[in-house]
Amino acid sequence: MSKTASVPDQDALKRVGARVRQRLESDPQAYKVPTDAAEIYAIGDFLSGEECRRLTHMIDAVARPSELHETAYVAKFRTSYSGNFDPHDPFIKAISRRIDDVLGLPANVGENIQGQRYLPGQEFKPHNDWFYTDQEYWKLERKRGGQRCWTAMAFLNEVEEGGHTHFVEIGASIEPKPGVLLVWNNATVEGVPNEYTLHAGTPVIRGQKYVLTKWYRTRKHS
Ligand SMILES: O=C(O)CCC(=O)C(=O)O
Ligand SMILES: [Fe+2]
Repeated sequence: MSKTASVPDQDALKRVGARVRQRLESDPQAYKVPTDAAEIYAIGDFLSGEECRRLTHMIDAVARPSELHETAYVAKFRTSYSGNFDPHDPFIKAISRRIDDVLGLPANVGENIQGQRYLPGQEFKPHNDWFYTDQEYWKLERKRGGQRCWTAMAFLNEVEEGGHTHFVEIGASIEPKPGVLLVWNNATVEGVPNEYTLHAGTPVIRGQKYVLTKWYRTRKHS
């Protein structure tokens, strides 16, 4: 992208990036994945075993084929079962606030937490979490919070084989470990959507994989 082209929400992406970076850099629990291409951090023991189990049961209760309640755009990449948790559930609210707190972001820029369950053979093909601002859907997303800045994702169970989170451009493959929260900045330090954040949920080979995801916007999300 040329320097003169206007990047929607660039200033906000830059500002939020700096704010969260500062927060994570002073968090002794946050381990930075060693790469210069993107800001990716893992936080171990973010959720207890009991919390993970409770969340997997909740996902079982709400999971449906992803395409039933997602845009065709996302459904093309994801074969797992997904479900929105009840955002008013006190347990979900508490988890959600704890994620906000790790990043140091206000609750009103966060999307609702989503749960995901992958059975053997299911995957999330390589994709970026940030929005392509030349696509039709951007007209709506621009008005309801704008570009996505950070992603938070928690692994909820042990997967027998497969189901890694693979940053394909960077060559970092993160093995699912229950209770670990993975967070990354979808933009560069300059506030431009970062192509190197391309990532996949690789196919589960044996067992099942449960995760939760929370995406953050640059502006108040509605
Ligand atoms: O399941 C994974 O490892 C990746 C999930 C993901 O990329 C997402 O929910 O945006
Ligand atoms: Fe993703």
